[in-house]
Amino acid sequence: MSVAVVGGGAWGTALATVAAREEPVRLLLRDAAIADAINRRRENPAYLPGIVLPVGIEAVLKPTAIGGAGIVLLVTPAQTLRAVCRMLAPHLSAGAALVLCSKGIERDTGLFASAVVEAELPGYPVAVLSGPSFASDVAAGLPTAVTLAARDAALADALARRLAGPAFRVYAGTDVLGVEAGGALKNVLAIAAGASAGLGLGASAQAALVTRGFVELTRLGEALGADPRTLVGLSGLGDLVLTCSGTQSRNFAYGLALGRGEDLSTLKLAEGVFSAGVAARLATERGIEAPIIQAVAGILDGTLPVADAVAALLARPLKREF
Ligand SMILES: NC(=O)C1=CN([C@@H]2O[C@H](COP(=O)(O)OP(=O)(O)OC[C@H]3O[C@@H](n4cnc5c(N)ncnc54)[C@H](O)[C@@H]3O)[C@@H](O)[C@H]2O)C=CC1
Ligand SMILES: O=C(CO)COP(=O)(O)O
Repeated sequence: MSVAVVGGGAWGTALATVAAREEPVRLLLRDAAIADAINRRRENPAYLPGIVLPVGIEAVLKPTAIGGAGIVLLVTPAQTLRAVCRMLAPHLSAGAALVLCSKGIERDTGLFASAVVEAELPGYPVAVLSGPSFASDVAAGLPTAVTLAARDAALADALARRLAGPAFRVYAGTDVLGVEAGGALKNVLAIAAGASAGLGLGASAQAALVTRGFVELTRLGEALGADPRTLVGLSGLGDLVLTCSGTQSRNFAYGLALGRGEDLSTLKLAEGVFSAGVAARLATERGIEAPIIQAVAGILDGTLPVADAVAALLARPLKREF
């Protein structure tokens, strides 16, 4: 089935690179200069400089151009997903499978991507793809494994087979919410890990923060309806480990700059910045203890100085670990 990708940033371009190995892929983006560079020079200089893209990727600027696709990957930032659905609505083929690849929670509604898309584009089969996968690694053909979940197991299997590549392993599943929760929450925790590094708190503090952060991810994920097994899988624990491991992660890099008190205005997209407040709100509404997520939200909304956040976490009463 033919594949189209919506969003010509780092991740959209990387996924198009994998999908284009089998048959040509259309990549819908907004910037004419980038489209031209992809089509003429086989490079996305803004988002994946230096990586040679396959000839099978055709960059297009008009949504009508993705009309015939049977599989459409949506790869724009989470907060833009609703507007992107509205823009695509008149152009999608009936029955096209929509694969949601962004990692975030819609701020105004507290909804994950599948709920946003199902509301805006009712009737289209939906799947989510998430897991430990830096765009530059995937585009360079380095080994990567991700999860693809759809409520319809047969659809998940078919999409996983179509989107997998020789070094891009796609595991199929049916826990849509679990995959989305892992992908969104790990970004918030990566900001905390980066801030810890930026403050120079040391490797032991970092390990403790990531581990206790994972407890929060599982508590909140389960309260939202995730299967606990999904949360210890690629899209939960796997992506948390990757994203908390260094500055190749934009969320970690954001936290690092925050901890160092550096300028944040020039940094790349860090989805955790947009998801932290709404994740904290979801935890509060469900009575879930999530002090690290709450601390990140407080730091980002300006109500909690970074140093006070660390002091508050350390001053929490001692208790049983489990
Ligand atoms: N970069 C990575 O390694 C990975 C990223 N992701 C997720 O994929 C999503 C996209 O991330 P990246 O591609 O890395 O971001 P990016 O910042 O590299 O690119 C974002 C793309 O979305 C486009 N865009 C922004 N607003 C738009 C709008 N309103 N309508 C249409 N297009 C719009 C931009 O023009 C750009 O092409 C994020 O949710 C991210 O968490 C997931 C896995 C890996
Ligand atoms: O989701 C990612 C890797 O799986 C990318 O992480 P960053 O957005 O933090 O760079």
